[in-house]
Amino acid sequence: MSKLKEKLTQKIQEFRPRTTRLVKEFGKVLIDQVTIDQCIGGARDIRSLVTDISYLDPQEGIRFRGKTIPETFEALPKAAGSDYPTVEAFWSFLLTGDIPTQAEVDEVVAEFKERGKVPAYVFDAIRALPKDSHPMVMLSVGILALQKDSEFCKFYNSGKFNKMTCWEYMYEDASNLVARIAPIAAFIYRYKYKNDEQIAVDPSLDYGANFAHQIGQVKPYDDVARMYFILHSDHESGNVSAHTTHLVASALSDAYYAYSAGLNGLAGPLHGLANQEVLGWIMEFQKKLGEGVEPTKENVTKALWDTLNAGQVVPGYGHAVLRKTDPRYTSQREFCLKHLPNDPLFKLVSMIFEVAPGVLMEHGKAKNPWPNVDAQSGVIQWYYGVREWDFYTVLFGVGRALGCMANIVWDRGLGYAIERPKSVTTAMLEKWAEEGGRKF
Ligand SMILES: CC(=O)SCCNC(=O)CCNC(=O)[C@H](O)C(C)(C)COP(=O)(O)OP(=O)(O)OC[C@H]1O[C@@H](n2cnc3c(N)ncnc32)[C@H](O)[C@@H]1OP(=O)(O)O
Ligand SMILES: O=C([O-])CC(=O)C(=O)O
Repeated sequence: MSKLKEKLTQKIQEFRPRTTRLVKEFGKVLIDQVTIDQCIGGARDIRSLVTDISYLDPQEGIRFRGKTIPETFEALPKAAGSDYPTVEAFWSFLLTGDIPTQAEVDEVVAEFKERGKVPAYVFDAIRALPKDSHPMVMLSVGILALQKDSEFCKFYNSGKFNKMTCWEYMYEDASNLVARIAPIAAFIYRYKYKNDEQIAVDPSLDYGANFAHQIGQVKPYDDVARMYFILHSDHESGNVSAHTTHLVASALSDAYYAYSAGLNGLAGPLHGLANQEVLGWIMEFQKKLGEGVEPTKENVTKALWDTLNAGQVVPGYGHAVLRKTDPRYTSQREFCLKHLPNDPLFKLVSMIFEVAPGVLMEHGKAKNPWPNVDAQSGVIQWYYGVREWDFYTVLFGVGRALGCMANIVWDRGLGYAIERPKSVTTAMLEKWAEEGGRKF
């Protein structure tokens, strides 16, 4: 057994009594109430999910295993010659909550090289799709195709299924999925945009560097990949992609079924696809502005109002939980200030950052007028030559796999139940509204 799995076994065993005690001794303690607008309005803010992988504070933003983004980057062992940690170090951290030693990281790096070998049938399945399919369709199909080799599914069908040990098989699938999703994404990139000229894995490289290599990028894109995958990994478990993955896995569907479904949610324009939408919005804006006309605060403001007046959302702004600028936006902005301060697209995105919050506040609808992660991520990709912006959500999907997979390993480890909230009818809501609330 690998050291990581050994450690995880110990962590899960130690953790279980906490969950058991909460349910047995404190199961009926009230922690929230549900109002009619929450019921109709997307269950916003209802505290009804549990995860210890990350927590999102509305003001402060995300903490991974208790650490802010800067603290996470600071604490983890870095890739050789890099300012950023390896994805493998981060995976170990997300799973266990412990900062791994360099030796522990090296073991995961070596393990991922084995796990990361993608079976040919995955590529066949992707190639069978029309080439103009969205790359998120390709990614979702590629992940789903892996299902036939699911260890968890085999264990379920073995007749020896056991709720206490099934997490171990989920862990195998989750690790394989994480190791394989980046090479699958790289394959899609080369297949769709680079004439299907594939680049073989370089066994000397870590996860992020190998992804950079396989899509045909050179340094410092290895750091871009590491940073990007880590930043996009997890955002507690109520967001659409994480929640979908958790929900599907709660039916004891394996990691491949669950994450393929999660990716389909990530592909929505109000969620992960917003980073593609941001680039699309900017390109449309520049086209309308015309050749040689400089973006100014005035013409950016006008374009934002045009979008709002047309009944559309400003992509990359607003959030269901956050009420301040997303620290993932800030982290990427800091990267841009260091590596591409004079890039015209970065300057334009910065100008949008200056005016959009004011416009959204004046518009008066969005509860959060500040930028989210998606407002900034495309600029970096564009700068390094990854200009096919319909691919950006695939990059998000590779990163999000880390959080979603860590979550479902723990879901099974702690024996979480099949998810099944209760529905009510509109007539019931009307009755309870008149009565001043549901009588218990
Ligand atoms: C990785 C991520 O998923 S981050 C989010 C990525 N998505 C985007 O950037 C898309 C643009 N943003 C949005 O659509 C929203 O802010 C969401 C989906 C992120 C959050 O949705 P909600 O929690 O419902 O936001 P909120 O409570 O502020 O919505 C209230 C109203 O403001 C509107 N609003 C919210 N954000 C925006 C925005 N960026 N532009 C215009 N209107 C907005 C909503 O559409 C809603 O309008 P309605 O009452 O007519 O339906
Ligand atoms: O938290 C959310 O609802 C959306 C988001 O930013 C993410 O999933 O990364």
